[in-house]
Amino acid sequence: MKDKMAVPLFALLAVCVDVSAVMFIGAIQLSPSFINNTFILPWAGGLLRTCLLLFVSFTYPGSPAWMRGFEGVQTAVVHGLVYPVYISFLWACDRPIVELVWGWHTCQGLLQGYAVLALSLLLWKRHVPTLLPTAKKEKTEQKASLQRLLGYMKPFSGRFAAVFFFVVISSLGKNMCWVIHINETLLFNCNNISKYYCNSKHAVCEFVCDLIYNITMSRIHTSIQGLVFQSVLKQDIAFFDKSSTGDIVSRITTDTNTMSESLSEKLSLLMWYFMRVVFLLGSMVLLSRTLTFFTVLGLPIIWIIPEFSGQFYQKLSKQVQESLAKANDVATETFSSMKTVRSFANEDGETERYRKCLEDTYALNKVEAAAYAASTWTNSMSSLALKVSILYYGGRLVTGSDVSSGDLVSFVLYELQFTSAVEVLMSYWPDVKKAVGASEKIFEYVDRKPDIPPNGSLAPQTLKGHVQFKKITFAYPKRPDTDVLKNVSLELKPGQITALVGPSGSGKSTIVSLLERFYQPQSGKILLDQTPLLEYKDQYLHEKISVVSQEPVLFARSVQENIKYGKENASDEEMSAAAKLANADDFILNLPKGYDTDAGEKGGQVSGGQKQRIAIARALIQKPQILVLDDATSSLDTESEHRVYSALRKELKNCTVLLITHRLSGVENADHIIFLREGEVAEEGNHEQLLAKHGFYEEFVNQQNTSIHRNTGDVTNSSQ
Ligand SMILES: Nc1ncnc2c1ncn2[C@@H]1O[C@H](COP(=O)(O)OP(=O)(O)OP(=O)(O)O)[C@@H](O)[C@H]1O
Repeated sequence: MKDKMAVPLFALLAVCVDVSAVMFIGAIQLSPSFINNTFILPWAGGLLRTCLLLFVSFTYPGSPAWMRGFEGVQTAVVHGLVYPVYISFLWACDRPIVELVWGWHTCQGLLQGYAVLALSLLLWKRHVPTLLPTAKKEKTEQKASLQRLLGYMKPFSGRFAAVFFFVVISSLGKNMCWVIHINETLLFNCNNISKYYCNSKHAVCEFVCDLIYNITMSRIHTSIQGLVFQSVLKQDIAFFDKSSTGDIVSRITTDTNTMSESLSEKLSLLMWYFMRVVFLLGSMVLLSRTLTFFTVLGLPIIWIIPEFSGQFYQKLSKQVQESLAKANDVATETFSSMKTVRSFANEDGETERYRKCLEDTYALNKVEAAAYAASTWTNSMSSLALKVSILYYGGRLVTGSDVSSGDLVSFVLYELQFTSAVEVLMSYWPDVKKAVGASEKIFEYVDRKPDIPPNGSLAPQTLKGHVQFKKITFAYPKRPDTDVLKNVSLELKPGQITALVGPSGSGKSTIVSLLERFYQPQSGKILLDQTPLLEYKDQYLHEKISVVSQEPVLFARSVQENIKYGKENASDEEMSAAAKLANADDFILNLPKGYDTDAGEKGGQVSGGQKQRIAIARALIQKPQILVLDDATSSLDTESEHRVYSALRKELKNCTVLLITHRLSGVENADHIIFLREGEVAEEGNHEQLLAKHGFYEEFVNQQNTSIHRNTGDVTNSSQ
């Protein structure tokens, strides 16, 4: 009951306080010698009413919650200031205000004020919530993106101040030239030479201004592009599993280009036209306040349409960008797998896939074009309506002798310039919104926090390279329900070669990914020299652990640059020593330009086996403490493989070597063998111990031997 009465009691209290305040102000106004300025009392009274209502709302315990928030402040402001604003508005239009100035605190005035407040509250509650929920989140996002964009401009605030200075000077000068020209035209005294002289001075200012502006904007563009690139590189490996290359490339190139194009070209024009609008407005005010006021009143009508179309464009621009990224993705994938495409003669299939993506973009572009045409048409129609109503209203003012016919003609000429400048502003506004839309997508990457634990701080001088996996369970982020490793415990000892074998898909490479800290296990611990792997510095870890993967990727650079990748300061002697260890030196020297031969994109200009040997040399030049060879010799012939392993055995005596292979030749001589099956350690020991168990390993050895015999049999048969 008490709660039910709280709100009516609050309303009663608020009304009592308000009525007392109004009566108090009324009494002051009626005392003859007090203040006789027309505006001071209405404004002071309005502010007092606002403050009192706010005071009651925030201090009375039963006031509704909304009255203590932003909505309450708005209500108090409307309630208190509706009269002073209305009185000032009438005064600006040269309308009689005496009655209102003396009558606003009467009973009738008070009731009118409450009616306006109730009506505005009703409209606010009725319409705004339907507009807000969808728009609110987007609006805050847009605002945040805009603030971010402005943040990138901040370091160049000096340059922007210079640009602003030139814009003001040039626009002011231009406006003056134009006013002189209009007057001369009206007086039939047009002097083209003076007009040319007048304008040429400002053209210099314009040139300097555009130069500074464009140089600064391209600087900002490159820095944003660099930032996005850097942010992408910092992401976790799971991010790259999820995002396609085309999408990433598209954000770095297309999206930043769209954004900077809109910002540099269109924003600069907006600036110029905005200044023009300001100066023209000044000239119009000097001619007739009433007509200017009337013109400004009509502006929201021509503002609303571009505002809505701008929001529409922003959404559309995001969709266009996404669809372009898809098309990019198809193109990147096709070109990077050109040999596979050609060997399956699937050029037409890929073309069709690309065409479909482009068609989606085209469909969106069509909507964009239609929206653009519609908004341009509505813009010009609404500004035409404004011009016609000004002429009509101006005509009435001339009839009533409020404005002279000469002033009306000049005003109309100014107004024509003014509305066309406003029209240009409106037509470029969607482009700026488009830039904000594009920037939102860019900032999604910049803001993405990589899902990796913070970098550790350990970087000890010496590292033994003793690795322990303790009860590791792991599922890939993309397939969180499938455990790839289940309670795996294993040990890699320094100075030993540990071989990891098992059927395809049993989780061997996953163990390497965890060792490289690409992913984090869901449970269990990985220790390096008895210390959790997470405590080591990322760079240190990758210097100490070298991995040669199943499909090593070479860069489209020389063989030399590929071997020295990640250790650019290595000497040529170190490079050739690493190449000799990898049994690569001989074939490299036989290449057309030796170590300077280009390896081609993804190593496409060398054979599979050569690629693997270059990759092994690249790993060895780092002088790693832990070397992982993940099926790294699968493309080598048995002789070359044997040579590589013997060299490694001789040279890497203290190193921890993890060997993942499907070939028996590499496994037999390993110090320790771990057999992995369906994500679990099934057996471990050395070759002899495991054979004695007659288990999975023996089966693996038998399979290998059978396949060797089958192969030799095939060869013998074919030679017969
Ligand atoms: N990035 C990934 N996202 C989701 N699942 C993955 C990912 N990489 C591998 N897998 C899955 O994890 C399982 C183990 O893969 P892994 O590459 O470790 O096997 P492997 O033993 O090295 O196989 P192979 O001998 O064929 O190289 C497989 O079922 C594979 O499909």
